[in-house]
Amino acid sequence: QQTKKVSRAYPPGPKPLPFVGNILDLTAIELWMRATSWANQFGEIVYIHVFGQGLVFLNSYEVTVELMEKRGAIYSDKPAFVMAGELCGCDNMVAFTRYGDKSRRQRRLMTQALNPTAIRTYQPLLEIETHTLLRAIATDPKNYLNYIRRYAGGLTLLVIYGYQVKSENDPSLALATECVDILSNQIASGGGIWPVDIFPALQHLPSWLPGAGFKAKAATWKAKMEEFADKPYEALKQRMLDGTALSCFCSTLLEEAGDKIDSERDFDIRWTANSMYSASLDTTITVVQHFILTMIQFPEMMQRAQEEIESVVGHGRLPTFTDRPSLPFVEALMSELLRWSVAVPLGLPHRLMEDDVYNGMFLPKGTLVFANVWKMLRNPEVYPNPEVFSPERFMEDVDEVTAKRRDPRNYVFGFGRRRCPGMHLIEQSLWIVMTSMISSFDITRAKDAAGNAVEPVVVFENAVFRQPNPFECDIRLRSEQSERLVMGSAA
Ligand code: HEM
Repeated sequence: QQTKKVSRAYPPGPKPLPFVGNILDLTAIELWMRATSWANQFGEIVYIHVFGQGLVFLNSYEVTVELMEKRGAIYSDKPAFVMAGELCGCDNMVAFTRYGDKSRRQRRLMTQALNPTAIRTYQPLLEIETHTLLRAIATDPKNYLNYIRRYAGGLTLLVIYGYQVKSENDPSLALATECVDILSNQIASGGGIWPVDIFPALQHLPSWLPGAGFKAKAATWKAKMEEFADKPYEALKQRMLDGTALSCFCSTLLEEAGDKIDSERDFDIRWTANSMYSASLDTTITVVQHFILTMIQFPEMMQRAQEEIESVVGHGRLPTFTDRPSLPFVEALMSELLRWSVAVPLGLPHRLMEDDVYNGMFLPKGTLVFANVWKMLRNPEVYPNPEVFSPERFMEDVDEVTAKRRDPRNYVFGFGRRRCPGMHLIEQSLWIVMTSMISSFDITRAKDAAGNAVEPVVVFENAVFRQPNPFECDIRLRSEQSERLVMGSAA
């Protein structure tokens, strides 16, 4: 306590301007790259502020584990954003929920749905959904991205709401895509800090005043977010009344609660379901897009994986989860893909609940804390030649401590008490999609009219996810045998 009062030396960082602070240093595009250049200049912990609101970037695994995990009791809160939370109605979503009883209740529900044992029971479903994805891509490869979106959303809609998506134009999917885009590219863009978060009194301005346009935007977005949470949930309740509901996460919990369900339980199920649905979409799409990109960029890796799969699976069937232990190169490829892609490069911000001191540096209560996962996964001491895509690095024989330190899963899903609850689902769903696509398709650069290979244009514009903008590629079935297997796989 004594030290906390005495030390007032903030961690280093780029020099702020008077009053406005580092507002000009922030960017909505690839903020992780800027944060990494600060890390290279200032070290493992960097502090900036915007109108006095502190933002800290943790750039090494050691400092992140020390603060976000060991001191998790005070580093697990979420920012009380006026714009995102109150005005846009996102404060009910798990990723925005303040640390306390509500967040603990919601996380308990998610663990029930997404723990490793529960996920194993979804494996048959994952295989069926993957076969649907393969057939759709084989039939219409140019629109592969729509089918990946349908796969990512369809999976959670089925598991969470017992809802079967029939086409890539499904209205539930379209609503989710629109809402997730608003969330990451509008509401949470640039760290999610709006002028009204710094000056909460602005929310009382009349909407017609110049500068108060954010209020109209917030009202529209809030209505969308409520529709996003309510529609699939209410539709499921109706199917339960009609006796046509498929068993799923929500129906199991609603049946358990029966007629005695109180408003708190109803609220928790509704918003937890919505959070799992919304959090699974862009993350899954992002890693599958990166998978396709790496197959284009490193064809020798795809070929090696194809050979390994052929030697284990043969030519007469598609891969299944039972093949996983026999495919060590595919396993290493998946680890390197997770390291390479870094779907959420700065994680999601946590809010420090009390003043704290780390190595003599003062961190004030209310600071927003970002884990710079991008930087950590390019640490040359842990990953020699980090700029080289090398699955082999995960095949080396190393001791347990080194293996744990290298495993990208210990970084990409965040840290501490708010760590991603969807990681076990991704562990399975990404593996089966990757392995099945490698086994069935050749994925290469798109060709222009003259038949020349076209280099994919890779641009990252999403503020939160390292999601490439849509790019062209050529995906085709490898052989007549693959065609028979894919087109004949159970519908
Ligand atoms: C490759 C895929 C994914 C990646 C890289 C990823 C990454 C992350 C990260 C970095 C966080 C922030 C953790 C923190 O605050 O420290 C997070 C939170 C979250 N993720 Fe994921 N995620 C993925 C897939 C999923 C899936 C499939 C689901 C659901 C089915 C999901 C549900 C959530 C939820 C609900 C949260 C908020 C947790 C909380 O604030 O307590 N994620 N994820």
